[in-house]
Amino acid sequence: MTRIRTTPQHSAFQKIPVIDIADLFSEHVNDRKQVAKVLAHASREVGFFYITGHRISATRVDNLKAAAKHFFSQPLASKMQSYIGLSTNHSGYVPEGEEQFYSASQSVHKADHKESYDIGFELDNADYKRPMLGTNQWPNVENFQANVTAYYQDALSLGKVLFRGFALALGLPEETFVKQAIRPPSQLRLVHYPYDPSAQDREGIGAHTDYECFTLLLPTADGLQVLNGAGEWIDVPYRPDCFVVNIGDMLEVLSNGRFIATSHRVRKVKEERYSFPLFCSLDYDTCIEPILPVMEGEDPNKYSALVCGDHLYAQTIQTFRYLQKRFKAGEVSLPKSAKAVASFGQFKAVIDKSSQSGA
Ligand SMILES: O=C(O)CCC(=O)C(=O)O
Ligand SMILES: [Fe+2]
Repeated sequence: MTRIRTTPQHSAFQKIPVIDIADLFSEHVNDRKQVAKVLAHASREVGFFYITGHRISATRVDNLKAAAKHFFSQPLASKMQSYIGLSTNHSGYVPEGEEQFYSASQSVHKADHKESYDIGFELDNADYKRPMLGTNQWPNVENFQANVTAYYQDALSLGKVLFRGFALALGLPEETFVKQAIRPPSQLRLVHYPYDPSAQDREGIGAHTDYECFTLLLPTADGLQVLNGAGEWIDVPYRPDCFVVNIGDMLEVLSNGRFIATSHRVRKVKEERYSFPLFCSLDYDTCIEPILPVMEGEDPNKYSALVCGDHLYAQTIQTFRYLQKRFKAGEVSLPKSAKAVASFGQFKAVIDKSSQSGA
């Protein structure tokens, strides 16, 4: 079996740090900078951390979980009334098998045992049409739209606080990223892993990095694992008081590899599980390229520039069946700056190596 490669940059951490971000809300910049220092350290060494002090209320979280439970408990035919393939902004129900992850270690596309409901940044603006932005599709389930929207807005606001923190962590002006996140194609997914009596875990299955700048994840159970610098899978146990934050592809590029998109996966377990990632992106047209001065010894050409939304959309076309169908029918096309799936993070080395050897 192909070994899963890791970046030597990450340490052989055995657990995920917990960061209290309460002072990112402080009016004193020095307080905010103190937290940013801790963020910088965790982003370099681990790429994953828990946060406390986030100010998202328990009611928001409880209502979101209740909305998800209610929706997924319906018969398949009811859920399919809001099938994602009926939308024009990539919103709606994603049935099992619709999404196919690329398994870098096995060079094949694989489907997970999971279903989800995806929504994006709500935008009804005829002058600004971009893939993945528009009016969300909503199911006919009581309070679903209100509760999911309320959570989305709170989580997006927290995302802005974190964007400011990451800017400080990279020594950049604090508003650098939020200025470019006015109407971002940031997706919230309500993910449901149904009870699966035949679940069998295998090393490396479902491992991936996230595409965006970072992910603000609300898990509800154990199961998440991240890859450390020594190639070991480290558990991220569920902590009811915390969110989990992880670095994605775009922050890796923007930081010229000082922060790395960390590979992670969900261990296959029989138990039912829910999780709610918000993938925090910059605006669709933002050019993603290293923005820090290149330091001595660093490769200035390590990352080529890409258009934020095009990258996201290209990855999405390559992993969702309904978009592949539209692609084959000539109804959608891959953006010019499209990259192959799994081109970042710890899997980059695997891809580069296999393309060099012609494998
Ligand atoms: O279910 C989880 O805890 C994580 C899900 C995840 O990594 C993803 O959706 O990108
Ligand atoms: Fe992920």
